[in-house]
Amino acid sequence: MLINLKDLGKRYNYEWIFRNLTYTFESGTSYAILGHNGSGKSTLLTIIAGHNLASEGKLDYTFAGKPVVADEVYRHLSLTAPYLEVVEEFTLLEMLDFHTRFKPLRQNLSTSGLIDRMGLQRSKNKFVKDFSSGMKQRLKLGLAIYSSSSMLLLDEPTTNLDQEGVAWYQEHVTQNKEGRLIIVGSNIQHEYSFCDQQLRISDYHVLPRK
Ligand SMILES: Nc1ncnc2c1ncn2[C@@H]1O[C@H](COP(=O)(O)OP(=O)(O)OP(=O)(O)O)[C@@H](O)[C@H]1O
Repeated sequence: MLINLKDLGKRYNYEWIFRNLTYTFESGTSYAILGHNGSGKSTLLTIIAGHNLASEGKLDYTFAGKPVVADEVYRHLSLTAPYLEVVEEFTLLEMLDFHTRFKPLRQNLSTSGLIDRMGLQRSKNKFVKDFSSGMKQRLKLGLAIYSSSSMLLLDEPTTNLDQEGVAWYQEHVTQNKEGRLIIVGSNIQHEYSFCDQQLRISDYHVLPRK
């Protein structure tokens, strides 16, 4: 996957969040989008994911040398973000069966294989609504990291994780990054320490007129 941003800008009402963003993201590289709270990291990730529209500029996707239209980008990506919810009414096994009907897992991993990798063997028949917040985050990350996708977008990936959970995240994301395009929206070093490139969204803020 190759993503070309040309003079991209986003505003909400009259407020420009960023402007003049020209950048290229490519497979085989991991990127960190950095910036303080409210700087526009999630906004940029949602635009890249095709969930949100830019206000100006161009965004082009290319996969295996062919252009991909924005409506089809979802087929190539997996995403986790604090605002995305898992289905609380399902048990863990039901959640994985449901998810894999739409998105198969990487490298022919079985659902029970994924449960093992998430360390949730003892909870496979537990309802997701009864998971702790850290368990839910591990589930969201496990689904994103282990879904078959060339692009992995991770917004604040270690929210609700304890030290062991953070180590688990680092281990599994690095084991599954080869050949993929990974973009992490973060301001916490341990979430993006494996990334090769850093994009500071505040470099694209518009200075108020004097
Ligand atoms: N739907 C919306 N309507 C209006 N303003 C919005 C909307 N979504 C985000 N914003 C504004 O855009 C700016 C950037 O928000 P965004 O969530 O992208 O920042 P962030 O860098 O991800 O922040 P955080 O680190 O706190 O998650 C903020 O000023 C926010 O209030």
